[in-house]
Amino acid sequence: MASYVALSSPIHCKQFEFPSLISRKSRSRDVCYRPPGTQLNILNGVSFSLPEKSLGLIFGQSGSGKTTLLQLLAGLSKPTSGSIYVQKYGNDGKPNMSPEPLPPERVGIVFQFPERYFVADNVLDEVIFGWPRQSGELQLKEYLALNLQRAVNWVGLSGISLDKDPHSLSGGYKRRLALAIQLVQIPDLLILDEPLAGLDWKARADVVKLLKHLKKELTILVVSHDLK
Ligand SMILES: Nc1ncnc2c1ncn2[C@@H]1O[C@H](COP(=O)(O)OP(=O)(O)OP(=O)(O)O)[C@@H](O)[C@H]1O
Repeated sequence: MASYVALSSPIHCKQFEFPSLISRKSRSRDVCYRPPGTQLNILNGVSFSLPEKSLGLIFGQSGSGKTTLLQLLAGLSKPTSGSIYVQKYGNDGKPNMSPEPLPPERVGIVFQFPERYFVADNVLDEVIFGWPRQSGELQLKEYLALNLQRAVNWVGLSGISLDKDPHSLSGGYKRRLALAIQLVQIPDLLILDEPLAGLDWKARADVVKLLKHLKKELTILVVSHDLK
């Protein structure tokens, strides 16, 4: 089984803990990216695969192209060449259908310092801000109640009042909230850009513990400039 590969690029891709039976894999194959109007590739032949319900880590020095890769995975820009796709596997471990593109709407992304982008004055509004409206108010309310509760429980925010001002939360809780916002719709792939940046040691330990817990349920890719 391929574990990780990084080709012709200063970016390193690493996976932790493989499930014994893989049903889906997110893959990037020979991805190259050259910004429009420029001569040089930022990414050259980056390939890796990430099994469902696992945590992968992409690390590289500043300027190595991590943010560029993250934007490609989130569908915010398109590879110049290569592909990003999901491969499904049967119980026998063999691919059971053709690879499918990774739909951008199924990718959740938490950017660096997400708390800087909080817009609401209470936790509830922050979580539901920007949700796609469904037909019928009742449907929307049911959807909200169910998914919101699950997301809040997942990240350990259930003890926090939904009326609380997000800006008044501690650093670690602000990161939990940023995660809850993405988890409401259960993304196929959750990407976290430098999730520990700017946190004190205690908040870092909390977020690491939370990610260990979440990877049992979700496919997570962490992008970082170091491994500490
Ligand atoms: N649109 C663009 N046009 C030209 N060069 C670009 C463009 N976008 C990014 N770059 C360059 O590509 C390189 C990789 O950028 P990127 O932001 O992906 O790196 P990074 O690894 O995320 O860096 P950091 O850790 O500092 O955020 C940098 O040298 C950057 O200046």
